[in-house]
Amino acid sequence: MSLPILDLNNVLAPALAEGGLDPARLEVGGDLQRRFADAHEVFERRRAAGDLGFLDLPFDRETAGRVAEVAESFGQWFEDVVVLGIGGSGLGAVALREALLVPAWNERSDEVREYHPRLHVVDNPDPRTVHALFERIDPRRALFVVISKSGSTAETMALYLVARARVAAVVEAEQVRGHFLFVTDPERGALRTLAEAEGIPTLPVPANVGGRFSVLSSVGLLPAAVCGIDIDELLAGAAAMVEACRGTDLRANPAAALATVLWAADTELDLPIHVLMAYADRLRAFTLWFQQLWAESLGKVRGDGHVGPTPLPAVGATDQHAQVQLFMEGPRDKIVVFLAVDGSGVEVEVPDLHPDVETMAYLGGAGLGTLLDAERRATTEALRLRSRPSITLEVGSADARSFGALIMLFEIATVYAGGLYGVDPLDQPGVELGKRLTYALMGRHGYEAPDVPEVDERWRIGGTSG
Ligand SMILES: O=P(O)(O)OC[C@H]1O[C@H](O)[C@H](O)[C@@H](O)[C@@H]1O
Repeated sequence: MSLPILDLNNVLAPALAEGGLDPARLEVGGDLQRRFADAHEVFERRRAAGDLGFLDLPFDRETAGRVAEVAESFGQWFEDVVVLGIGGSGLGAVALREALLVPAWNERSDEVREYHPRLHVVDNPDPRTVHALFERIDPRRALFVVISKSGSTAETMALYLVARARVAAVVEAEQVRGHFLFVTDPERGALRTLAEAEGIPTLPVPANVGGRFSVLSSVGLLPAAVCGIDIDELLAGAAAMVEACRGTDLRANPAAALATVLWAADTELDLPIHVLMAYADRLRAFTLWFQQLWAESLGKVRGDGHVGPTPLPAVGATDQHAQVQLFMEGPRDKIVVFLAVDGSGVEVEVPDLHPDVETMAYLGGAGLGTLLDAERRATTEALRLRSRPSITLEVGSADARSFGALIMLFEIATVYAGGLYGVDPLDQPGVELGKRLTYALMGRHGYEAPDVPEVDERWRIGGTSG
């Protein structure tokens, strides 16, 4: 099978006239290769300690089989499947649905096929969204898949309680549990306890797989399989990428090359903003999945300092008319990773209706896909001409297999990057304080209300009119 190709030319000298990395540094014996070897050692140590459970997921046939069974039987009894989960427990399902099922993100992406149930993913406890969802679906014909590794996340617990009451209001008491499936830690957490007490079916998130690395566990596989995505293909692509990312030779290990170049871009070239720009609407949600992965894994305290790149999602050609001006002429603090997709499976020809109108004639007879790809190449070249570096990841057709490979590439690169930055890419201590303060504001037992400074009304500006 063909795996994504990582093209580094536009971050290296001489393609980049100014500020490019010397390619010799990436070769065997080069300093970046040696630097990566240390990160690789950390990675291997953690793998041996059993911390990197996500690497085993593509080979876990038992879980894939169980997921397929649940999706094909139980899952198909319903008209609507509603995933309730946030962060790593929601972003992956959306990325899979958008990439592999729905051609355009801004279509009504919850209306998919005739046979499979519609898949909705609700992450935010926004009352408008939740209200609108329950206006559209019939809880008697809906399955709620509650996904939470910890089994305690406030947003997800609140959404579960709402869904539970909505179901209980319209079905017999003994049928309520048949409308729920929990995806959670195999041993711990409130959802696990509840499932055991009430006989609610569950699927596990392995204990050594953290939320943002869990898309290839039941967390992403179940929603994907329910709506007809080929999870075997997805896992086969991911497995091939695990095999491809071994060893310390940057030219033979794409995740290593990606992580090392992005780390060097940040720490040496002063390019701390890492733009992921997908030239396909259907990869927009993937860029948001990447954003969580990169931000939560690498934005950390190290010693007495703070490190971490800022991931910035973008979509071409849309963002050529929004963000590219900034990328071209704004501060030199960005490196762009382009996702190039081979759209050959689907092409729409532009008809030659006005051969005399100069602004339209050249488009006649071309394909929209050809135009989109020309725009990507032109943007890459425009950046290069201004000595603004970029990387291109050619992801092929972005079918289930290559998408699985892409997911695994970024997951492995993230752990490598953790080693390069000298931080633990698997934790997220910085989100805890906000959670505790939310509990306090919501009156959770044992949490004290925060001591908020008095508000000075003079600095609350605006708000009245006339
Ligand atoms: O799966 P859960 O335990 O509900 O966690 C959901 C999310 O919330 C946390 O705040 C973490 O920052 C995320 O990494 C995680 O994915």
